[in-house]
Amino acid sequence: NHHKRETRDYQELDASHHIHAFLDQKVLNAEGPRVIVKGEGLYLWDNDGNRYLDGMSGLWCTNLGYGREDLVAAATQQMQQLPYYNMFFHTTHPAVVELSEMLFSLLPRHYSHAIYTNSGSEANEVLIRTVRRYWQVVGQPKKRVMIGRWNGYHGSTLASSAMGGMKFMHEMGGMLPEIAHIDEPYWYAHGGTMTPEEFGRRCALQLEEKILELGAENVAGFIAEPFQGAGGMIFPPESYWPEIQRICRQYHVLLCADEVIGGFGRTGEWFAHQHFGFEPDTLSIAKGLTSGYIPMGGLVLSRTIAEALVEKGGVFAHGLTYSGHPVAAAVALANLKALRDEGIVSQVKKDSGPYLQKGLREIFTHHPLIGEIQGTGMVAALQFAEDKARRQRFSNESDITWRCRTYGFEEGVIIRSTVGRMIMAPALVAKHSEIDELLEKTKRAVDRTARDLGLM
Ligand SMILES: Cc1ncc(COP(=O)(O)O)c(CNc2cccc(C(=O)O)c2)c1O
Repeated sequence: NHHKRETRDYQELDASHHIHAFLDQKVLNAEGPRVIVKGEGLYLWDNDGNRYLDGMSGLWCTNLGYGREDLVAAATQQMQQLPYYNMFFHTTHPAVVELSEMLFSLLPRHYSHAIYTNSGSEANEVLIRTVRRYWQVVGQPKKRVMIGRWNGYHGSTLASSAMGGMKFMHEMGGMLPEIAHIDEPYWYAHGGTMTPEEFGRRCALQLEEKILELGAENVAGFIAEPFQGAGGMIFPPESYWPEIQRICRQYHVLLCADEVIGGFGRTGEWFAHQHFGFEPDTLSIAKGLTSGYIPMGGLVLSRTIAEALVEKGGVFAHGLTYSGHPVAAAVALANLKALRDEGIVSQVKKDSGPYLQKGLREIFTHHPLIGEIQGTGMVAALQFAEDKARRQRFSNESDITWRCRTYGFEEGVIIRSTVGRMIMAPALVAKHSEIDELLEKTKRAVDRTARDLGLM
């Protein structure tokens, strides 16, 4: 289809003009990036004809997989009719209205309005400005502080990275006042001698301590991923979310769930907070909203917040050129229609999710390298351990998981490495045969890593 150039050619031009994300550019330039040229279903091809099973849905986002003609048709038709218009001049357009109707038909009744953005980071930037505005409007203007968690991830713009808990990102000129953090509920690493139950409650109680330390009258909201994604695909203990919700309600702190990864079927529920059984006041969304075919994000507001902003808020001093972009909205509508009408979310809950989770546990529960398996639906993590009995992690765990990821590519599968954990999040449309292939190739990569370490 498109004009093919030599891989080396692409790599040299890329190195001359393009700063990549979250990597050491000099290291990348030495080895040269893989040039990904085509996607179909769960598969990707690089410029040299190598095929990979994409066990990560791109970056947790291609929930419908690659090559969906319905999404292409929706984008083409909208682009031909109205490729762009805005929400600034007392105007709207059918695409964003239809999307909103569909989106709120899938959300719990408790939510009523959305602010649309181009990314998850922007959704979380808008979140801070919106919740502060809400507290002004309802007469508590001092409530401004946002509390996040260490090792949480909320994006890479200034305030979203400050609310996130990645210290190496904060070093890049990225911390702000009126943002605080509590510990992450990562039992395997930080639970010590506590049971998960006890540890979950202790982590949640840190929120109460932090609110009391800051003064509840100063705290606007608590932002958290229902399960941490970029931080390592970490599920909190069961005791965590009920306690967090109690605390937020008791101190009138808005509970802001970041559903950028968890949203749109990843856990087998439409939204991850439904899997964990709590009810946030706001939801940040992106990724699975359009299956990554076109950038779009948003901030979903509870009826209470929306009504205050509409009825008493006056001019809402926020707006982005591409908010509710018609082509993005048209693709999102087609995406949500497919997820709903093809029964994909319930399929993940009833069939493909359990199939993946069962397969992982059969293969890795007794594997010498794997200390813990977490996940549900179409998302999972394998925790590497140096000494399983003592829940001892490796000191150089990032290098080890990075090597496992490289073995994955060599075996023809893409899985994500984070600090000490291997993650997979395949497209929700994965068939049993593709899940079998994912499990088989992941096992090969993990076994090769274990042999390197003399554990097999
Ligand atoms: C929970 C969450 N919130 C916000 C964002 C930011 O969204 P945008 O990137 O669209 O601005 C994310 C993004 N998540 C993300 C982005 C890049 C890499 C990885 C990884 O796991 O390697 C994860 C995310 O996972």
